[in-house]
Amino acid sequence: MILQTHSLSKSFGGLQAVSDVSLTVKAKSIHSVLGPNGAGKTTLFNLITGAIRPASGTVQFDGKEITGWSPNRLAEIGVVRTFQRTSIFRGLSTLENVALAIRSHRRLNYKVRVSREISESVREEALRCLHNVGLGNREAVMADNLAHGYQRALDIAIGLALKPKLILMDEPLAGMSRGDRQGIADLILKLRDEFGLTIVIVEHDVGMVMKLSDIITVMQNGRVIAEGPPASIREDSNVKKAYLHGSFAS
Ligand SMILES: Nc1ncnc2c1ncn2[C@@H]1O[C@H](COP(=O)(O)OP(=O)(O)OP(=O)(O)O)[C@@H](O)[C@H]1O
Repeated sequence: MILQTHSLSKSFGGLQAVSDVSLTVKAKSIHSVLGPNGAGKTTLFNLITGAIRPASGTVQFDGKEITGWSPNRLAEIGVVRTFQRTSIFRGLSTLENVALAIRSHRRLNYKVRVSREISESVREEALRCLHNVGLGNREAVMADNLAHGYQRALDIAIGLALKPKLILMDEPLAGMSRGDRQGIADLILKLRDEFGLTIVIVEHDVGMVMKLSDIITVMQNGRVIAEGPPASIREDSNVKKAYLHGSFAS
């Protein structure tokens, strides 16, 4: 088990956003969290990645307690989060974007300055990251000029620059065309199969989640209502009820 949460809970005012959630993620797996709007998925991600502190419960990574750790500290031990809204610098090329992440990872620059000087070793590593996400021939393209699907791939390349073991992806397929969604889904599979990464995904595209995931956790009203491989989730009576209520986005 690479990631575990134990009885995580968080409420906002009187609203129990995440309630007693214990999640166990196997190394080198794709583990998705599904659920209707307001189910608590983003709050769960925020609790795991230290954006907010749980009222109770703990988070463990690789046997180490990481509850409430900052994003920088998490990145140091290999836990990286990518965001639905891409966190790229639009006025820089794809290569410059990845180079910035590599330099910050190498701690050459505590304060990340937007500089165009890139050493040969950073450049080589950045090119490798770009190649790994299918942007190998787009090193000089300004991020702004990349098609939407490629921007999401660049976001993942920036995550890879931090040499993660675990990537948490916030709606990686959101707002994309069908073709782009398939491209990113293939990339996520490659991260697991070729690079041995563990990927935890919050995603609304149920069809793609069913195809991609090793394990799916379904949440509703802050609680886990079902967990298992896609085939069993598809047949789960609680999940079917959630579908019947029309609360899942398709
Ligand atoms: N900072 C906050 N302050 C108050 N309420 C919040 C806050 N963040 C989340 N909530 C509430 O907690 C509940 C869970 O929200 P959360 O965003 O985690 O759900 P979600 O499953 O990610 O939903 P979506 O699929 O719409 O993104 C919702 O009712 C939401 O309104």
